[in-house]
Amino acid sequence: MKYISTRGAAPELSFEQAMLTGLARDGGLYLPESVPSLSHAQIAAMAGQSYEEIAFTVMKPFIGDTFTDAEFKTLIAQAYAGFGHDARAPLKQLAPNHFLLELFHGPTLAFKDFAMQLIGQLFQASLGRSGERVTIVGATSGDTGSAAIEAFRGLSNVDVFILFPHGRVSEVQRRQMTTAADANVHALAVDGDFDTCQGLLKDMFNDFEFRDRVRLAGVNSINWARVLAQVVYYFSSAVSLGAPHRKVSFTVPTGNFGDIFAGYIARQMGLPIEKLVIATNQNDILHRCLTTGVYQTDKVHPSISPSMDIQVSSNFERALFDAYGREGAAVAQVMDELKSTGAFTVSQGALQALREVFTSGRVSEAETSASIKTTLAQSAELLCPHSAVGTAVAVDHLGATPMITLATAHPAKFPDAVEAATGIRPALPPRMADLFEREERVTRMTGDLAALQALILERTGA
Ligand SMILES: N[C@@H](CCOP(=O)(O)O)C(=O)O
Repeated sequence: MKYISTRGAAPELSFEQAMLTGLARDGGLYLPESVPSLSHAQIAAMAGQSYEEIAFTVMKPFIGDTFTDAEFKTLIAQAYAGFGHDARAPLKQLAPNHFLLELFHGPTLAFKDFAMQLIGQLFQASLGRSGERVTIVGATSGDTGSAAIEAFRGLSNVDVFILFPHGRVSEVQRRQMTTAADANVHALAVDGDFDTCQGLLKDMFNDFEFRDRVRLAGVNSINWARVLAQVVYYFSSAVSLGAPHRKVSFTVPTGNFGDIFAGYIARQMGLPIEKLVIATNQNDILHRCLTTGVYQTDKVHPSISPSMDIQVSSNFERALFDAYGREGAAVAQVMDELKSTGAFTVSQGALQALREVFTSGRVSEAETSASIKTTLAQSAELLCPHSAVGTAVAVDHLGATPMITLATAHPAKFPDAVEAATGIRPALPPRMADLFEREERVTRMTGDLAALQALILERTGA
């Protein structure tokens, strides 16, 4: 299995190389050259299987000979052993034909753990045999950073630098990132928003001298392995509702488009997904684009669902690549236009292709709070604000096909928003009960690229 760039001008890589690389050298994102499909019988056989068994079947065709079957099974088992729920991703019913996929039972209480815990294992296995050392830099609006720190803390061949927007993540999210005592963890609070952090990260990848010197690796969803690991829970949940004999739809609270793009891959692999519904908060670039055909960046508006406070939605580029008939040059052209003007218009053909799979909705701050309150009253489920955005949008798209809304984080990560909506302050699980007593360690940075690179060079000794 070879991996190709969405911009068509970077070397083809193996799975292992793509995983350790992150962003392609032409600025694009890696994707498999073709998506393998699973047969009806293979999907049907998943009924009743463990999450780990399904994970092996779904991911194996993508990893080639990077790991033997036995190694890969062991790595999967180790990745999910620390989850707080035996089902890993349990499905709850909210209402007739509406289900909630709880993705917050991992160590940092967000869906990011599903991929990050696995790629932590894959990186260790790969670097262990090559003896190489890498510098991971990640940009986060709150959840990716803590999940990455948890997955890579304490490893001797990895340094982890996490850039988060100063003052724009919840206090729990911040403390999850700043209280890791391990010497290889560096939490950096950047003046700006998530797009500032993600822009700095991409600039570092595009500075080849720096990139090669520190052996830069990315664990944001620009990394294909992140997306791949998230494909699994689309299968596990759909199968438990009767797939492949029955269609399902998904609603996904979306910021960087990685999670919903994983659903798109599941659909390409043969999972009978009718619609993928993009749910956005007031940072609604994806909803505006699907509705009008214009992808137009705007200022990031801070919200009570901060993990989705994103305007430049990286993985949308992967969907565009397919929508433009896998023409890397066409994608490169619209991405150049985005960089120079802050906007581009999706061609009619590409827009039609996107609309065949995706639909969308946008939720205001007041509607998000109302959704937390109503879901608690009607279904006894306490949602985080991101999951509440998903649920509110899903309600407008319910029909004959069962709808699964992804619950992306635990409500205790956003206690202020949840308490304001319901009067209930959700408690952290006992293993995190001392989070507010732990000492914080953080470096404040401006959005200056040179200063950031100098800090990384100094701390890694590269
Ligand atoms: N919502 C994310 C933003 C980064 O997204 P990623 O999926 O590309 O890592 C966060 O919480 O950090």
